Amino acid sequence: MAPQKHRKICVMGSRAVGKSTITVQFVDNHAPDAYHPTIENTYQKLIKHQGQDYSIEIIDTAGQDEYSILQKQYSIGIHGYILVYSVTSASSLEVVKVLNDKILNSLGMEQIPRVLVGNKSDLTGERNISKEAGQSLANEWECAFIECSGKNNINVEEVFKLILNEVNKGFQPPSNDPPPKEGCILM
Ligand SMILES: Nc1nc2c(ncn2[C@@H]2O[C@H](COP(=O)(O)OP(=O)(O)OP(=O)(O)O)[C@@H](O)[C@H]2O)c(=O)[nH]1
Repeated sequence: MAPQKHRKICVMGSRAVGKSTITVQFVDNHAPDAYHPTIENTYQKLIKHQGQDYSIEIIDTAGQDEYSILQKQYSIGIHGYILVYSVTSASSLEVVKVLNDKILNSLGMEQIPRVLVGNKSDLTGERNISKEAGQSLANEWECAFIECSGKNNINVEEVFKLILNEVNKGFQPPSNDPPPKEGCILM
C-alpha cells in the first residue's frame, strides 16, 4: 500500500466567515457552540481519499483584513490554501481577493493549490454573493470552488477533498534557471 502522505493546509479569510466552524466540523464532526475569535489553532486529521491515506495538518488562522500582513509561517511549507468568504458578506470576498494576491506575491508564483470556499450557504435569505460570482472568481484564479455550510455540515468534507486534489495536481514553482544559451556558430 502507498505510504501515508502529509499535507499542510492553511485556512484563511476575513473575521467570522466560518474558518473555525468548517475546520472543527471536518476534524471533530461538530460545529463550535459559541463564536470565539481565533488567534491560531492547528488540527490533525487522518483521512483516506481515492485509496490514499493522508495525514492532514490544518492551520486555522486568525481573521484577516485587507491590511493584515501575511505571516511567514503561512507562506512556508504550506501545501495548499482554503480561502473562505461568507456568501452573506461582499467585504469578505474582497478580503479573500487581497489575501490571494498576497499569497501569490509572497511565493512569487502565479499558481498554487487553492480552494475558494463560499461558506454560510444555509443563510439563503441573507445571501449577497451569488454562486456564479464565486465560481467565476475561481475560474479566473484557475482553482477549485465550492459553497458549504460549516454550521450544517454541508459540503465540508468536500472542501478538504478538493484541496487534496488541487495539491495532487503538483504545481511547480517557476524555474530560476537562466534560459538556455544560444549555440555558437563559427562562420
Ligand atoms: N449560519 C451559519 N453560521 C455560521 C456558519 N459557519 C460559521 N457560522 C457562524 O459564524 C460565526 C463565526 O464562525 P467562526 O467559525 O468562529 O468564524 P472564523 O472565521 O473562524 O472567525 P475568526 O476566528 O474571528 O476569524 C459563528 O457564530 C458561527 O456559528 C455557517 O455555515 N452557517
